[in-house]
Amino acid sequence: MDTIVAPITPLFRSSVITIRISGSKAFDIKKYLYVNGKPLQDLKYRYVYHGEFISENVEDDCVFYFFKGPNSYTGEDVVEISFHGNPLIVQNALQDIFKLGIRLAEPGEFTKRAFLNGKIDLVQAEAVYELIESRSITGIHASFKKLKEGLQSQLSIIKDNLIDLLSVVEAYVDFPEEDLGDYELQYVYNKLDDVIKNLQFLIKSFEMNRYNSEGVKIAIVGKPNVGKSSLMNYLLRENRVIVSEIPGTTRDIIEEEIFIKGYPIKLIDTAGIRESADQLEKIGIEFSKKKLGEADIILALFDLSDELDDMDEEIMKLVKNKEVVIIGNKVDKKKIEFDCDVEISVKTGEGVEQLFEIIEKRIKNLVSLGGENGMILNERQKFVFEEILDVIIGVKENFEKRTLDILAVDLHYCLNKISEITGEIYTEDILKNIFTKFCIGK
Ligand SMILES: Nc1nc2c(c(=O)[nH]1)N(C=O)[C@@H](CNc1ccc(C(=O)N[C@@H](CCC(=O)O)C(=O)O)cc1)CN2
Ligand SMILES: Nc1nc2c(ncn2[C@@H]2O[C@H](COP(=O)(O)OP(=O)(O)OP(=O)(O)O)[C@@H](O)[C@H]2O)c(=O)[nH]1
Ligand SMILES: [Mg+2]
Repeated sequence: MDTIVAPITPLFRSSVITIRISGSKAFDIKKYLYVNGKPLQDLKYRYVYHGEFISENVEDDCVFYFFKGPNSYTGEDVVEISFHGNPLIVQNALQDIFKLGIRLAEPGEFTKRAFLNGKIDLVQAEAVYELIESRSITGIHASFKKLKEGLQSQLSIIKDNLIDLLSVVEAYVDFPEEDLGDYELQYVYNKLDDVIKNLQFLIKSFEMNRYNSEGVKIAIVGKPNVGKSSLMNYLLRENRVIVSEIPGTTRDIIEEEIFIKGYPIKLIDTAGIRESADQLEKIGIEFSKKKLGEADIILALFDLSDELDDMDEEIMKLVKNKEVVIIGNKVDKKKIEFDCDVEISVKTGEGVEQLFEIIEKRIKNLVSLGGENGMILNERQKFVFEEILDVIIGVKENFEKRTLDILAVDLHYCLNKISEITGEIYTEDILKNIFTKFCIGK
């Protein structure tokens, strides 16, 4: 395996720039290192030296330290050297380091080696990347947890269940004259249900990625003229959207980003939903229904100053079974009694603080789904879990129809897939996909 080198801090004019060398030739760098004007002798590992780097093209005052493999980040011999933060110094030092037969590292190559040398598994390698890329502190906490613990505990629950199932199925395959009794059948079904639930829970945590990066999608829906755009403006604290007493004012979808109590939110105002002859308005209404389907949280508005009608009922039906806050607006002109989560008046501000609190609670509910357990899956992991889930659902559906030796094959397939997540089983393609996203030096 080649010995590799790369800056592990940005190569900008800055206070300090650090490089890392990893591999069997790493300690050859001693040739360029001096302490108290003398060549470095009796090298101590994990000990910080202050000395000089003197090569053909540069000399600099440096700090450096050595890790003896396998006790290093990569598992190989590692040296780190910090130079004064001028890219020219480091570029020239690198040129001289190349002369020792050491080459520039590819993006992610250090972490890839840490994986290949068994220092970390694939989930942890990905956690390193996610830790650097996270855009929110929840994301950072979760990535760190993943770096320290991996997904082992989650995976072993699923794995143990699959192995259990397999033992039942394989016992039957070995003794086909014995029938699977009701008891065994029930046992298998329960186990399958457990696995399905676990998988669904894990896959759901992937949504957290979106909550952290794009924000939680909150759509405001309701009949025309109930005050959707007024509420949008109120929440945005600016007159972003046109408000008028004419029903059908908003015909387009309007999206804005805000923070509610520190959470990134994508707030969506929609066209009022009603039966309309107007072609343009119809398109707007179709969009509203679509947005309603995509939203994480729905704010459904109803007008307390007017009798409810069929359209209101229709909207109730559309939002039923969704994460919805039922809001009675225009309480300042209240005419009807209506069972809702909160009564507000966008005009006077009455009840709006209470609405904020409800929204905050709902967001917390969503976000804590993954956050508290610290298991936010990334796209690759989600994808593998979805494949497993598909197979398991198939297994369940086909259990009575299929021969057990085929079920055994399916279960083995799932167990193999799980090994793909941690990297017990991997292909070059999987590694390439993961590590080329990394920055150089990581
Ligand atoms: N200067 C520097 N800072 C850094 C890193 C680094 O590589 N270099 N890291 C890189 O991302 C992170 C820290 N992660 C690290 C993980 C393992 C080892 C390491 O040497 N592990 C050995 C020894 C363990 C020990 O003795 O405590 C090992 O696991 O055997 C070092 C850093 C963040 N900060
Ligand atoms: N009295 C009172 N009037 C309100 C309140 N909220 C909004 N309105 C008025 O209701 C009318 C409709 O408000 P909009 O915000 O445009 O309603 P909308 O739901 O966006 O309507 P469309 O875009 O047509 O679907 C405007 O004249 C607002 O000033 C409220 O709390 N009390
Ligand atoms: Mg509107």
